[in-house]
Amino acid sequence: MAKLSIIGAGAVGTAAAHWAAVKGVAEEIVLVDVVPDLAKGKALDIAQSAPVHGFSCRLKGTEFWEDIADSDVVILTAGRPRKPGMTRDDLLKVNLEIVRSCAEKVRELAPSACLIVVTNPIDAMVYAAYRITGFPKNRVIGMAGVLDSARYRYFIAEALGVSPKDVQALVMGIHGDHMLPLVRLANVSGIPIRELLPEEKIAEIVERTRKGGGEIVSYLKTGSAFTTPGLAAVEMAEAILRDEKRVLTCSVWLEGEFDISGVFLGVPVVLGRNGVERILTFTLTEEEKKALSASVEAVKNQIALTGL
Ligand SMILES: NC(=O)c1ccc[n+]([C@@H]2O[C@H](COP(=O)([O-])OP(=O)(O)OC[C@H]3O[C@@H](n4cnc5c(N)ncnc54)[C@H](O)[C@@H]3O)[C@@H](O)[C@H]2O)c1
Ligand SMILES: O=C(O)C[C@H](O)C(=O)O
Repeated sequence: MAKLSIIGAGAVGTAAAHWAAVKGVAEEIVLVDVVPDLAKGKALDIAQSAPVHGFSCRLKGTEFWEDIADSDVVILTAGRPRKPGMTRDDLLKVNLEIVRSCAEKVRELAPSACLIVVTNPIDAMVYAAYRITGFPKNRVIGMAGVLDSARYRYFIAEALGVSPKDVQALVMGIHGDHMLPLVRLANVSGIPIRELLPEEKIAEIVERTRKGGGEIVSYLKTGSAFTTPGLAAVEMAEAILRDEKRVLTCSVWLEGEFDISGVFLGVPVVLGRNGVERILTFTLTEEEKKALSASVEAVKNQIALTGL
């Protein structure tokens, strides 16, 4: 019986629990938060949609860490979101301590789990979780590429007036201003977007994708995006729990792939039962390599600030 635990019953954690229940990715879903009764209330609310929607998993909200014991997958969303005027890097110090305490619990109670980290700044927080849990690199995975690629795909579809389902595109690199939405490989049912859109429009979409999180923060004022981030994390969890071998862009530990080492960075990987089963490398152009190296520098600076 598959068990999924979600740490943090805030906006992203609640969305993830909801999507996970609706998609039926695990028989048992646990939502945990340090605030007494918060997760209990959120889980009960989601559970009460079961008769209407028609799902039947067991859903539990709790403040007791023991409830995450023996999870197959843990999604870590605990931590502060940014507000207008802040960068994700501004969250590093406060969220590092939260990630530290949660990762210690995961190490103790769910030592065989695959850990999906969502907390920002993601590429540094997933590094911290990797160091603190001591889990092998295939079982500590950052969520950002699925979200950034979804935004990129959506903006392309919107510009062309076509179904987002038919747009394939990926965003590599850091989850930040230096991310790399790949234009060369973006396509609509196999047709390169450069054949369909003028360069100025493509440049506008790339820039909007890079700033996609900030755009939503500027509208929400009190926090950041949560619906698609929750779904993106669940898509990764589902790929692992169902051993789907999905190809998704995730922030993973690199040891020479794309000539990059010693950082977590968004690259396409195969996700299955063992977590990251393979990193899919391919030849980048000189321009793409340059853009990716800006991501590497930015993540290295973040990692240095963790002191780990
Ligand atoms: N990687 C991404 O693409 C991405 C996308 C969206 C949000 N995020 C990040 O996800 C994080 C959560 O965002 P949110 O909007 O859900 O925030 P939120 O404030 O709504 O929820 C965070 C929750 O974490 C809980 N929490 C704090 N410390 C905890 C601990 N030690 N143990 C358990 N729970 C704890 C809080 O009580 C709160 O309920 C933020 O850091 C945000 O920046 C990342
Ligand atoms: O932008 C944020 O701070 C939240 C998240 O990283 C996002 O991209 O929506």
